[in-house]
Amino acid sequence: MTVKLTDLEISNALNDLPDWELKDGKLCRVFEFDDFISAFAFMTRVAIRAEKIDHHPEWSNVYKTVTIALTTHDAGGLTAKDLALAEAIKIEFGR
Ligand SMILES: C[C@H](O)[C@H](O)[C@H]1CNC2=NC(N)=NC(=O)C2=N1
Repeated sequence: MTVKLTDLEISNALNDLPDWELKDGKLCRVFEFDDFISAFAFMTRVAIRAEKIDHHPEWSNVYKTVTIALTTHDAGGLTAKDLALAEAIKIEFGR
């Protein structure tokens, strides 16, 4: 069972995720790419990582923009799994 992070744990985690913001209790970030194919390639890489850790993003893609919101549906809030996925996404984006 996945335990929700405390407010303190979330604010500590945000120090390591400077490009992310908390919106409606979700960890959110907008990614801009040069073109659609780069955006879609990024989504493919993130999808493979998401499957590996069995944790999946809420996301949308419009042309060369990918918008991601992370939350743990089973827990009704942020958990360590969201932080793990955010770290994996950082690696795939390059920062
Ligand atoms: C059975 C499976 O592990 C769960 O349904 C997982 C899959 N991926 C998930 N992803 C996210 N973001 N939240 C979840 O609660 C979740 N649950």
